[in-house]
Amino acid sequence: MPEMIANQAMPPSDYVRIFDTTLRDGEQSPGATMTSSEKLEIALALAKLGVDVIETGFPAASPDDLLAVQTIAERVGAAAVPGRPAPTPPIICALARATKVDIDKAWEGVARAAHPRIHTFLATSDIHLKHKLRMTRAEVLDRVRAMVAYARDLCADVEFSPEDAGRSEPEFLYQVLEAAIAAGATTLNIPDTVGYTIPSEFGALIAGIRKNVAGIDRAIVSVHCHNDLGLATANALEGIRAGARQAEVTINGIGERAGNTALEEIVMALATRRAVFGLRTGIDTTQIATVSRLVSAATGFNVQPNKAIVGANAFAHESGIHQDGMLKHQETYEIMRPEMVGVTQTRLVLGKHSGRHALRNRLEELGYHLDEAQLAAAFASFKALADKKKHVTDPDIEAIVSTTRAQADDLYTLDALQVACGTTGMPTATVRLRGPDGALHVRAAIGTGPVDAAYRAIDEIVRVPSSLLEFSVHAVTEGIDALGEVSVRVRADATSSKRHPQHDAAARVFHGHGADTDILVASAKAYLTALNRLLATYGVEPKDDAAASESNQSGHGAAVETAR
Ligand SMILES: CC(=O)SCCNC(=O)CCNC(=O)[C@H](O)C(C)(C)COP(=O)(O)OP(=O)(O)OC[C@H]1O[C@@H](n2cnc3c(N)ncnc32)[C@H](O)[C@@H]1OP(=O)(O)O
Ligand SMILES: CC(C)C(=O)C(=O)O
Ligand SMILES: [Mg+2]
Repeated sequence: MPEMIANQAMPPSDYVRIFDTTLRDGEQSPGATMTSSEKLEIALALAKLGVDVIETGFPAASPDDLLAVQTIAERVGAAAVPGRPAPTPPIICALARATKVDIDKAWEGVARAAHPRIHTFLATSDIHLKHKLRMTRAEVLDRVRAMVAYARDLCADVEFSPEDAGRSEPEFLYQVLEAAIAAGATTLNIPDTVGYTIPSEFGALIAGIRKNVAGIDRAIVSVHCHNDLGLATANALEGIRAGARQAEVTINGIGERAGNTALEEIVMALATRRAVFGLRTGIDTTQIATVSRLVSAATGFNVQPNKAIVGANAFAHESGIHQDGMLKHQETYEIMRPEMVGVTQTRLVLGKHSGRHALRNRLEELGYHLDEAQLAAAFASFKALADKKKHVTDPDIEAIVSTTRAQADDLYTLDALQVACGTTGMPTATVRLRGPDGALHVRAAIGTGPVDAAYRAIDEIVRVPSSLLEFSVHAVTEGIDALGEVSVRVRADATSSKRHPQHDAAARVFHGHGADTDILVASAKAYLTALNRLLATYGVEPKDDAAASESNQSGHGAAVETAR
């Protein structure tokens, strides 16, 4: 378990505080509004995750937001949280504009926490001063002094953010930050509010602040980056390298517009590249996947499959060369163990890019041990299926194996099938089978439906006295590209069983099943499998025409016209 250093005024220099703002900036994502009970559940999970600070909301925004902040302050911030890495509750923070009304509301929200924090902000960029606040720089300086001091009278822990710091003139920014420190701010958070900076600039901004702001050592410098250019994590890491010791982040990177720096990315970058950064956090990384799912469910924001750390594909491998490498040594294609972030295991996804090593591995996991010839046949079927389907699932593989195994001893194999059917005309099937002699046999037949037509055409070639007893079809996988599986039961008729009089009635029934994304192909394969089993028992002796006709009548109903 990592050591928690949540509430020390000045943590050790190698400790990066994780300030989670999923419930405040995260909730500012259009459409991400959460209910009070969802917020409480997430706050409990964040505490268990080991975050140092939870920004719970903006109490001046609405009575419900105030209530959610108060509830979290009491339920999560006032006592030790079960499962939290250390028995200290997290700091509970609320945001406020630089106004007395907002600050009073924020205090009303967090006051009952064991470690409350008021976070107040005021923009410092010329664009914001001129067009939004309509204030002069002098007015901004006065307001910061007055409002930080006002907050500090209420609360010992006050964070100040110069909004849009990334586009602010550095000299003015330094003056504002000095004013905030002098008025009692304990954390100075530097937001790249509109995600404008690039990593070198943001790192230089933090370095400049640490060098030029008088009294900076009395406060913790924090980074708060937005992802408008996809640089939020890179910028935050550069800020940390330049001396910031708090990172403001959200789960899954949600937040205003393109979102904030993702908690999981910062924490795992620091942990995985510890040799580069030499820094640590108090996060129990094994909780990351759970909290990610919780936030996704509460906000209704699905995590993109290729999202770093928490995306469904973050520990999944589809291409054969990667899968082969992974089977030989995990570090060939993974820089983190999935268990470190609470993902049960690496997934080798079987698809069109997979190779034999991965297929054999999955087959063995499923309990199938195929010889080389069977594996080669299964691999060919697997590739054919993968060309039609996005993912080849375990049921698909099982269906392939049973078909492959049956096919190994098959006397007749399906070479081609063509069916014409619909609301007009007569269902007609043309079948081409490879026979025991290695030659191709082609027949066409008309039936009551496409399956009946196909079976009649097969009967015309195989010519073994039999009756179809049962036919059933079901989808073995989900979705429109599902693999369909057909099962049939075929009874050997008297003519064939005469050759083996010892067989009782039950032993004269043969089942077969076939799988394919085309249900008619699956039907033909299933029927052939059953007939092949029958032939393997009774031997190959073509029935005479009379028997064939009799069998067709009893087996499939309507009379047959056979096209040759
Ligand atoms: C970068 C960020 O993430 S900032 C945080 C964003 N979060 C939110 O906005 C929380 C939700 N907001 C709300 O519910 C509402 O905007 C409220 C309740 C806060 C304010 O609502 P209203 O009083 O109706 O004001 P409105 O939102 O329309 O305009 C904002 C006002 O605050 C002013 N203001 C903006 N930032 C600050 C600040 N940091 N300190 C003081 N005043 C500010 C604006 O200049 C504007 O003032 P004006 O009315 O004199 O022109
Ligand atoms: C309120 C501040 C910290 C903010 O969210 C931003 O500037 O992006
Ligand atoms: Mg923000």
